Amino acid sequence: MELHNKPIITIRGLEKSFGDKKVLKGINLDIYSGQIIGYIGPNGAGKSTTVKIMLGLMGKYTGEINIFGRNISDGNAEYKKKIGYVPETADIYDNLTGREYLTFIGELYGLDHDEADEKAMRLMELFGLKEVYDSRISSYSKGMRQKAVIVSSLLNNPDILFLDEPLSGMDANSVMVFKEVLTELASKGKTIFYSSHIMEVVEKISSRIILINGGQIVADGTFDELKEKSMEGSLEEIFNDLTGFNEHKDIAAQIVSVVQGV
Ligand SMILES: Nc1ncnc2c1ncn2[C@@H]1O[C@H](COP(=O)(O)OP(=O)(O)OP(=O)(O)O)[C@@H](O)[C@H]1O
Repeated sequence: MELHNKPIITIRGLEKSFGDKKVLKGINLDIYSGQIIGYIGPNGAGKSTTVKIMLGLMGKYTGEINIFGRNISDGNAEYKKKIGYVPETADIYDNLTGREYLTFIGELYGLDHDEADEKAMRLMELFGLKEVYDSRISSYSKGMRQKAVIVSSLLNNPDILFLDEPLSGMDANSVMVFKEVLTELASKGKTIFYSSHIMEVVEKISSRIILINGGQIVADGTFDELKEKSMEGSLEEIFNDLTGFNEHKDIAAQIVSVVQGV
């Protein structure tokens, strides 16, 4: 759903190299408010690199990126106040309690302490973590940590949310809640940039799916449009088809044979 005519993110001719290796080979994208973008691709395709560049975490690229109508390389980091980020593996401050960590992040975003504390506490409670709000993060399970990171990314009521494999370790009930949260946020005009390898979830929640392979966009459309293009039924099959992969049985057989030493 496009709530505004002007894109909230535009990417033009984005290229990025590490040494001699070109990992992004000309990405062009217009992303609109209210879209849930499923950004998918094989390992090493360039997904995290794209996201890190948009977040201003990685420089030395060519091309142009505008977020909220401003070129992100203009030296003004104001746009970061209106974005949230859930990284694939978050270093979260183990020795802090949930309350300390989340109020700290809230304050970094410009909330005052009590406002951050109140919001964090309510969100933690809704994610089932009220009891551990004052416990050290080092005692949290993997899924509990992930939920705390998700809470931290939502404290500033972001207009754009970048999520890199956000569901890791989360149980089925929590996943159901979070998927619903994303759909609700998108319906309120928030933009979600969702990168994951869990095809069932991407298929279900994305209003637009972008498949990147070898640093280039090889498909961009709704799930139904991609289905039509590749003549396959599930997103997993479309993914295999559009990335030219049909050897899973053969590779699996070879792995088993190596394991068995035959
Ligand atoms: N800091 C770096 N230095 C050198 N090469 C890098 C660096 N970061 C990424 N790369 C390379 O860039 C390519 C794209 O990596 P990227 O992390 O963007 O892939 P990805 O699509 O997110 O993969 P995955 O699904 O495994 O997370 C890979 O070949 C990777 O080795």
